Amino acid sequence: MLLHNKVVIVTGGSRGIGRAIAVACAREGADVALNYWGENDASYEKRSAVDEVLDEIKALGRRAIAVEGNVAEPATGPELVARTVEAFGRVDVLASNAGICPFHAFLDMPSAIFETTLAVNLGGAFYVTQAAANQMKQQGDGGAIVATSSISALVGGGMQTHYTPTKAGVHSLMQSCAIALGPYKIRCNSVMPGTIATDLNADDLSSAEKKAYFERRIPLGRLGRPDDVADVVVFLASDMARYVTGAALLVDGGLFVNLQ
Ligand SMILES: NC(=O)C1=CN([C@@H]2O[C@H](COP(=O)(O)OP(=O)(O)OC[C@H]3O[C@@H](n4cnc5c(N)ncnc54)[C@H](O)[C@@H]3O)[C@@H](O)[C@H]2O)C=CC1
Ligand SMILES: C[C@H](O)[C@@H]1OC(=O)[C@H](O)[C@@H]1O
Repeated sequence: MLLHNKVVIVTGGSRGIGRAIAVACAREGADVALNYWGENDASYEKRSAVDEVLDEIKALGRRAIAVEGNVAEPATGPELVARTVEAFGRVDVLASNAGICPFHAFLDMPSAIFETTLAVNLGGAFYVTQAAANQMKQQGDGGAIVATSSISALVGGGMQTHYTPTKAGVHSLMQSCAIALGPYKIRCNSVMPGTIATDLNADDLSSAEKKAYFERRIPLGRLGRPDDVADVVVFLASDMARYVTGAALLVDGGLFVNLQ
């Protein structure tokens, strides 16, 4: 098992890529603390998605807790770490994954959408990484941080002008943290998913034409699945990647390199 008896925190762990990361880590022997936010939307049964992940992890024989909190709030990271230590005694791995992508045109972008996207995606990654790193430093035996950046750190999107800079920022954050935290044996890397079918882009991909367009552009011929990303996160979190820090790994079926 790649993460036997490790303690993993996953932000945005209730759905999509984060949920797959949480379950994949548990399958590899980890106990998991998952963070989530905004599941009280009218279209969701409060906590039902969260309860499902907790049950799935427990069925794998591992322990799991859920901690609600908006990662954009500076206090959420420290609270999440404190609750994890209270439950499991330590933190070995952070998967900083929570993010939003409310598609919107640039010229009339409301400042609130820009500011919220920045605060959740980049601010959230910063504060939670800082809190987890302080705990790992105190433990004294290193750790691994894997952030969910995106192919969008490298290429643009006309309806994502507020989003792509946050993903470039997350990539850059991991690079700088790799330097700042290397002396404490804390490795920092990011994954760059391509187009992964989740709630985040369900509306965008609801058009059969758009979905077919992506499938044509992706050399491996299909959209990504959350577990495609989760398995790479497990690798980067594990000792298999013991000499990997400051790296970013595209998980996109070849989409990025496909010019024509
Ligand atoms: N779906 C895709 O094609 C891609 C997604 N990504 C990134 O992957 C990450 C996860 O995305 P998906 O799984 O697709 O999204 P999703 O919408 O399926 O899940 C989002 C998760 O984040 C949580 N969340 C949302 N706002 C939060 C906040 N303020 N504080 C704490 N938790 C919050 C939700 O509770 C949920 O667990 C995001 O950072 C996204 O930018 C990157 C590249 C591609
Ligand atoms: C939400 C998008 O469909 C998704 O998120 C990203 O980061 C990439 O831009 C993907 O296409």
